[in-house]
Amino acid sequence: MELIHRNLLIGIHDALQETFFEDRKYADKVIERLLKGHKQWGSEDRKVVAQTFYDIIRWKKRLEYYMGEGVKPANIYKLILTYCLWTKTHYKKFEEFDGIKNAEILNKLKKNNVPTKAIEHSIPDWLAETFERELGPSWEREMVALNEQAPTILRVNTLKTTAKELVSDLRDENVESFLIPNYPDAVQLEQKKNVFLTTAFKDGLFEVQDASSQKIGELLDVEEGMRVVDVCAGAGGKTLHLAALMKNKGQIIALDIYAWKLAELKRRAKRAGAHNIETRLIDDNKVIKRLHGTADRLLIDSPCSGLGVLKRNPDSKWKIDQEFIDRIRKEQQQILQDYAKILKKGGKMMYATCSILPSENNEQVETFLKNNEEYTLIKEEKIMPSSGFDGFYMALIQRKA
Ligand SMILES: C[S@@+](CC[C@H](N)C(=O)[O-])C[C@H]1O[C@@H](n2cnc3c(N)ncnc32)[C@H](O)[C@@H]1O
Repeated sequence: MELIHRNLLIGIHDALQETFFEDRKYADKVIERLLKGHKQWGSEDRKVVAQTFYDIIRWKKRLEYYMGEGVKPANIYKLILTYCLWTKTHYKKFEEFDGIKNAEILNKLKKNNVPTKAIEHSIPDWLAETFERELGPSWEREMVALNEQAPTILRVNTLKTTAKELVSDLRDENVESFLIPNYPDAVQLEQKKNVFLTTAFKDGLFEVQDASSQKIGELLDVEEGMRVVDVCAGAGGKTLHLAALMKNKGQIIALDIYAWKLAELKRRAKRAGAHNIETRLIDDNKVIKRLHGTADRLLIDSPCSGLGVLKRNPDSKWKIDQEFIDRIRKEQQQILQDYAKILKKGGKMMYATCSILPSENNEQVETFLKNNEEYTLIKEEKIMPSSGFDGFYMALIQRKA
């Protein structure tokens, strides 16, 4: 790769500054805004900016070791230079790099070893301990996978087209893609591309959704005409999949605690031609109580640490801490307890997370089942990042008839 234009360097610098040092600034939104604000950059420039930005976020701790200090607002250019030296990225002698002592960085790089596993895999010390405690020796294999770039995977909207037709339509728009065996609705891009600009996207022929995440809708075993409740619907990635699996028949009630997410869900549903979705904001206890005993199927796509999707959101490992994980675990158990009552007798529910920690996954389900004898586990599936797709957990549970 080459970093030879000063305006790209400055863009990367400013985006890193926002992501690392400003509250509630998330990498995906920061880069989206940066690229939108620089329409004059060509596709190669955009690739360099996005890849360098994400790589530096991913490898922050390791780069800090090589540069001999923690990153601060005042030394972000040193971090970028260290990245260029480490990855042998060709760069120009920008004035922003003046005064930075290359020799010390190069010396450390030459030694080709780092003192700890946390530095090697570029994660906080507490997270290395948590991974090792919860996953055992295989944590390193998963961490290697989590430090790779995620592929772009689409879910074909079967309300409007088929996977084969989508591949052909995308080819007409110069986007090469292919089908993924065993994932009937998934289409993978050959190369990263801004697919949101395609006519196929504007026509609602697909959504971007990882293959693992597509398993959730599939496993929930919905049928046309059912009443399905999606309690943590967010902006509706999985709700839209359920609507397609139900062929727009029956009813889906999509709930969340944030109105802006449900508003986005409605926009997406319109584009997808999904007509059987009703959104409801959870703004007091009654919203849930009114639904008790009414659902044939219930999806609990629970809030979680997101540690299974670090490939996509590498900044989250710098934004969360052990306290956050402890708090989210309590919420997960509460959500399971409170929302399971929505299910009819004989109905089925799915508890899912995009975490790979047993304490957010099977251990939560075990605690729930121990305290609620009316419910039984039908099956569970763990998808680990080393499989190539995102890390996800899903458990299908039935309320006894
Ligand atoms: C993993 S995300 C859901 C992603 C979404 N299902 C999708 O496929 O795009 C979890 C969601 O749970 C919501 N949430 C957090 N706490 C909640 C609660 N107590 N009740 C309902 N939803 C909650 C969050 O706002 C977030 O949108």
